[in-house]
Amino acid sequence: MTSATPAHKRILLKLSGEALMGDDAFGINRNTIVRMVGEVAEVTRLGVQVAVVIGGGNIFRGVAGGAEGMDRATADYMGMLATVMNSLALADAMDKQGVTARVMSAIDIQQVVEPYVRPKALQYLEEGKVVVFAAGTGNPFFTTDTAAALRGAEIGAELVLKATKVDGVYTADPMKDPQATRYARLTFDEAMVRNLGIMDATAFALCRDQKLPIRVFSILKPGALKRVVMGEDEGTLVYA
Ligand SMILES: Nc1ncnc2c1ncn2[C@@H]1O[C@H](COP(=O)(O)OP(=O)(O)OP(=O)(O)O)[C@@H](O)[C@H]1O
Ligand SMILES: O=c1ccn([C@@H]2O[C@H](COP(=O)(O)O)[C@@H](O)[C@H]2O)c(=O)[nH]1
Repeated sequence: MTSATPAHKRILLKLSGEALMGDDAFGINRNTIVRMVGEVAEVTRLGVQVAVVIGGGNIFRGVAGGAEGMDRATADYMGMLATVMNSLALADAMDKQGVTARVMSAIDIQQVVEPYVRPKALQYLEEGKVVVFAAGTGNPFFTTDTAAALRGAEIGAELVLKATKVDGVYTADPMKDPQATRYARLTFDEAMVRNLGIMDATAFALCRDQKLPIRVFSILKPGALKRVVMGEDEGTLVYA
């Protein structure tokens, strides 16, 4: 019997908030979160250290219709709080599946979750706990993709995994353009020059400067997360 070794020791997994809705119109679909957490649990059992950043698109986005007419910074703080809700739900679902998780928030809400303290996060990872980084970067005008790049660099992750609803980076948004084709790999500069909307330019630039590769793949595809962790060709690799 062969026992395959993961290709990565420590990863930063960016989970799409929007994907948490499943087929619902809003919020957190129970079956979906249980399934997603099952995939994360499988990877932790391989001995991979996993840190997670989750988006808030299933609840509130500062730039979405629901925020129209609002002060942008206030709306963004609401978006960050949405990611705290998702983080709590995620950690709870992990707990139910026997995975120990710790939520750390970039904004101070100590009655609810502990604050982000880098050495503490590193300690948790070494102990095999999953760390869920909540509230994005803690600053308005940013996104959780940028938070993923930032935290990924801070914790020395070998790879940022963007787990989203599409199975990679396309020449155009595949949800809008059926002619779009998927890249197997491309550089950060190519992604930025072509203005590919899969991630914001701040996240790309930070990863490029830190030489931190990103793999974009579909969280809706069963087993895809494990395949990425095992170093198999899945989704799109964006590299420096
Ligand atoms: N060039 C592209 N290639 C692939 N997807 C693209 C591209 N341009 C835009 N997209 C869109 O980007 C979306 C993913 O990015 P987005 O940040 O909006 O969502 P997310 O990260 O999955 O959600 P959330 O903000 O809730 O975490 C895809 O669902 C896809 O429709
Ligand atoms: O660093 C950050 C991260 C997020 N926000 C706000 O939260 C929402 C939800 O995050 P998504 O990345 O879109 O899922 C985002 O629209 C911002 O309003 C933020 O302000 N700063």
